Amino acid sequence: MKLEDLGYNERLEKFSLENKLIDFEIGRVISEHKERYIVKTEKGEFEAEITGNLRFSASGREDFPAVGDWVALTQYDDGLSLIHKILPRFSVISRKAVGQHGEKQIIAANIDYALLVQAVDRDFNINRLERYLTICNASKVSPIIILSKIDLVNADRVSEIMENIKARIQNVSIVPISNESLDGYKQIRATIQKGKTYCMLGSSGVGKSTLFNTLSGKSIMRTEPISQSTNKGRHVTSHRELIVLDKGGILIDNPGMREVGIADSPGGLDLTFDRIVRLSKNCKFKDCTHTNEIGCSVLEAVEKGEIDKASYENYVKMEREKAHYETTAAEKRKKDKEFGKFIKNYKKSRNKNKNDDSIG
Ligand SMILES: Nc1nc2c(ncn2[C@@H]2O[C@H](COP(=O)(O)OP(=O)(O)OP(=O)(O)O)[C@@H](O)[C@H]2O)c(=O)[nH]1
Ligand SMILES: [Zn+2]
Repeated sequence: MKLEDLGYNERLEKFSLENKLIDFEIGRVISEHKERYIVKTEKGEFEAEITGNLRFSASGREDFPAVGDWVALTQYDDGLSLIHKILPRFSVISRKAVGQHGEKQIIAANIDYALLVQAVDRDFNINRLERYLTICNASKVSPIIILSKIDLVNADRVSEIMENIKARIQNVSIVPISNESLDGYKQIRATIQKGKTYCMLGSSGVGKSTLFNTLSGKSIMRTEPISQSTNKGRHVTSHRELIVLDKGGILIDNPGMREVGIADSPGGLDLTFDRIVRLSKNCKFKDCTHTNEIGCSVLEAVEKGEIDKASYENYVKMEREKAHYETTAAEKRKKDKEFGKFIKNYKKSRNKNKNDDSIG
């Protein structure tokens, strides 16, 4: 296996040369579990941890490796490797971390396309689709909508759903598939390009694992043990989250996301709801919230039926969430800063006391 097969390119090679990473092994993180990483290199798969240095210089979760990252590592005889550096990411998919205020969590790095998987059964929900789309648009990742489980409904229902999506979401391709009958697989295989990295986003149970396994042609992929022994002699079983398909596309599986929070996603909402954003330029008030103002162009368009009401409501809801996230993130930064100042002052006064003592 060559690094190029995993998506390595000239930009990364240039960076490696410029930063004298030539003495390190370069690899791609294919899975992560509790700060243990499986890294795939030209020599095989290695279990790795990060160096203390990388840990202490990290200012947040974003500074830790994520699935899809390119890293520089050193290998040791006892089977464990150390990650020294994360190469610059060209895209990052993140979401608001569950349960933590204002923290961002990286779902995957260096992704070209996201397959937004939604089942056409009872769970189908365009609001959720717009949510994933917003995450893509904020992450510089191109979306492709995959409608799964089409074997569970009739063809008319599939057409209806496709029309409903198109009324709200333009310029995104939609591929209807069934993991049972394998309808649509030809189209999806044709969609996946060599050297590009794809990840799957979608709620639990929509069929991501089944799609992943069927595309990879191996049914036991996810539960296959990766490393039989570690330096501590423990058995490690890990999910394999990145695979290279026959035609050369790279596919990353992601854990189901029950809650898709809108992390600070600059431009994400604006791109997803570009029609609403364009209209809002004509609102009477600059700070219009498009909820009850007089002279609001957005509300007028909704009333006239020019904008889908459900889509509008979803937009307002996500804008509110984003504002809330931004406030909590700003508060967190302020607190961190104050704490930093406190420590600095504490050290200063301690040093001063020490010096005073030695003088006295
Ligand atoms: N009828 C039908 N069932 C499917 C299809 N795809 C998946 N399933 C079934 O749906 C269930 C969930 O599928 P998974 O592939 O595990 O779903 P997932 O998205 O990976 O779920 P998480 O791992 O929880 O994120 C399984 O019982 C599958 O057999 C499909 O196209 N048609
Ligand atoms: Zn308005």
